[in-house]
Amino acid sequence: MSTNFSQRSPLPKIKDLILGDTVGQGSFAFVKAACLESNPEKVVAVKFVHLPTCVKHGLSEKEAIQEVVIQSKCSDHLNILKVIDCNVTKNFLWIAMEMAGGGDLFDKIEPDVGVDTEVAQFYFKQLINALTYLHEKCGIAHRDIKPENILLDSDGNLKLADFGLASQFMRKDGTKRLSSDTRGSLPYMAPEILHARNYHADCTDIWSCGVLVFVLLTGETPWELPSNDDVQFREFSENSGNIVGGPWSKISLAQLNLVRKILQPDPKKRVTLGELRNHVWYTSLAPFSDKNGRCNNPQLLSQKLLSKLHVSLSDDEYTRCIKDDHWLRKPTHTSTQPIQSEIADLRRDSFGTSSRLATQYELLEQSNLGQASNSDYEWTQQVHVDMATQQFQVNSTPEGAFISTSILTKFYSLQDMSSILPMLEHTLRALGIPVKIGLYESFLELKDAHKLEDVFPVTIQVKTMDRKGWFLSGNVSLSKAYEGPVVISFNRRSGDPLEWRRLFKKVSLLCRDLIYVP
Ligand SMILES: Nc1ncnc2c1ncn2[C@@H]1O[C@H](COP(=O)(O)OP(=O)(O)OP(=O)(O)O)[C@@H](O)[C@H]1O
Repeated sequence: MSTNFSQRSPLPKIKDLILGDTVGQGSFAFVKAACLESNPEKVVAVKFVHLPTCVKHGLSEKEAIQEVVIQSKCSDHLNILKVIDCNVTKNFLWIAMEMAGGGDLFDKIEPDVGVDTEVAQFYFKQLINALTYLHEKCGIAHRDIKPENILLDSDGNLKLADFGLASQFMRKDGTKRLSSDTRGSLPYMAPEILHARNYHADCTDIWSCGVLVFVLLTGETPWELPSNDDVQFREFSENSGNIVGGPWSKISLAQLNLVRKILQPDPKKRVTLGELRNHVWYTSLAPFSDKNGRCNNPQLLSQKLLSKLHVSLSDDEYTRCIKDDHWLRKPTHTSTQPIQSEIADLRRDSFGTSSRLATQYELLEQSNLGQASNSDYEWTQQVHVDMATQQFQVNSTPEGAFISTSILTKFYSLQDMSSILPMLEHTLRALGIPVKIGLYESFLELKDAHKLEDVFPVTIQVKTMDRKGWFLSGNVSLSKAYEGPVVISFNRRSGDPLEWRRLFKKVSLLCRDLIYVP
């Protein structure tokens, strides 16, 4: 799969829009910030879906376009990512959308811990609002509800995205069409999708919503697939949902009751959206939300989000990590995607597609530090208010943090590349990730070849298996932040985001001497 679609095919020009920095990348597409020529204050996001890559992976152009058509039909709700315009050019389908200035929800879930209960309740309520609109007003089922498909706006409001699997289940005459295909992401998939001849797609969204609540409350999925072949699912169904051990023990009784009503394997007995809207978890309000469920205190929400995100760099944790061979254990499941055998080298990322550094400038604006004249002062202040820096601090009371598109799986380093690259190389290899020997030498060669003092950003591709044996891929991008530190960001491309953060935490701990912690 191409690292930089734009390196292969030049980007189309879009009338009235000025393209800016890249804010995200997926398997088939990358997303850039853009502003209106007539009004530079108006920022939108433009997704460039690389059609040849879609076709190469079995997704026809028509299917790619269908996704936008269906999303445009239901773009009139606070909690659904709005499509503004779209068009098809030679190699790209571009989609101008509202900018989700708060980044990805998955990035803010602490593995094995989850998010603060009030935050979970807030997103549960917003998701139910999105589904109510989608099912009851538009007759559309999303069919792929999971944290990877949920973005946040800059106030922290939920934006349901990625309508690639969505379908119209309601006919114009109000009757329901049954589905029979096997679509979705296994851990979030309702059991009837695997086991019944046909099923109601809207009911399967409710099930996925239950799994999502479980993930928000515990930081792990309840099972890998909803089938008796899966030990956890079998235990759950044999006990009619009455299990209390393992991750279930992290859920309080009140929410356990709700999760069990949603995760009802028999779709006829599963709670309905109407019933969910009467549940106390829906009717009560989080302290940072107004009566319609919209966030009215982003500062408090970001503090609550950050309160659960922590990367320990302690000696105890370090020793435990060195002894733990989880990543090298034999997988229990086999991924459908084979691991590619190539060994990752260091590459120059001339389009900056993997770096989200630019969004750091939001920090400057939002923290009102723009007038500082001393550049050292500037970067330290900016780095200090970054949620990513704060997650390394012990006993920190998060202050001044805010929700931004900038990812949290990153750290800053004041060390030289001659220290950073060998340590990263050693750590990645120790975790079983194939990396070419001599990354620092490659860096020097790149500098020579480009006859440039500064070849940033550079990236290292990461392809590995997580501890459950599923394929996990992304890159580690190294950029120079302002005039100060190097920022090392871990950008997930595919695989379980919780596992990606686990990998990031492990690399951070093993490279703890590199990390700048104020
Ligand atoms: N409207 C938006 N505003 C801000 N960031 C966005 C927006 N849409 C997408 N992104 C960012 O871009 C990333 C990739 O986008 P997306 O997941 O839609 O790509 P994709 O190729 O369709 O993904 P997949 O790999 O799931 O098929 C997202 O994870 C998110 O970080």
